[in-house]
Amino acid sequence: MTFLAEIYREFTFEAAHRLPNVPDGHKCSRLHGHSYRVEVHVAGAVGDDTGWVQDFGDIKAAFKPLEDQLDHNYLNEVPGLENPTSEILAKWIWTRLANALPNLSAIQVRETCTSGCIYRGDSHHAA
Ligand SMILES: Nc1nc2c(c(=O)[nH]1)N=C([C@H](O)[C@H](O)COP(=O)(O)OP(=O)(O)OP(=O)(O)O)CN2
Repeated sequence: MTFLAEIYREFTFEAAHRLPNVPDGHKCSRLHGHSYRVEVHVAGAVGDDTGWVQDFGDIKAAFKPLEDQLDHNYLNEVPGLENPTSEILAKWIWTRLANALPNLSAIQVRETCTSGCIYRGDSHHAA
């Protein structure tokens, strides 16, 4: 019997950034780095024959070009990431994966062990 599920694949990358629009004296205006953790979520029906929503390998392949742009780079120099908050990074990733992963359901970006952002697309409004 068909059922629905949401799968995810986690990626990690190291990168430096600074936040250019924070108030004077804010610690995040200074250059610093993070071990970023990104979860890419895809939701849909579990195929009767495959037993999966989508191959995790498809998510890995779709994310690879983005990982190449982000890993060990200065995010502020990446086009579209001039103000690289978690929120803007999550949307940046979503925009670049949406064509390859039509059932994309969420991007989670963790900047630290305790801080991050979940973006589910512009049609999904936070309460
Ligand atoms: N909404 C957002 N707030 C902040 C972001 C962000 O991307 N979106 N980013 C930062 C900084 O990059 C900061 O490095 C991470 O935030 P913070 O949780 O304050 O990190 P710390 O580990 O330094 O936290 P402490 O518990 O104070 O040590 C800031 N805000």
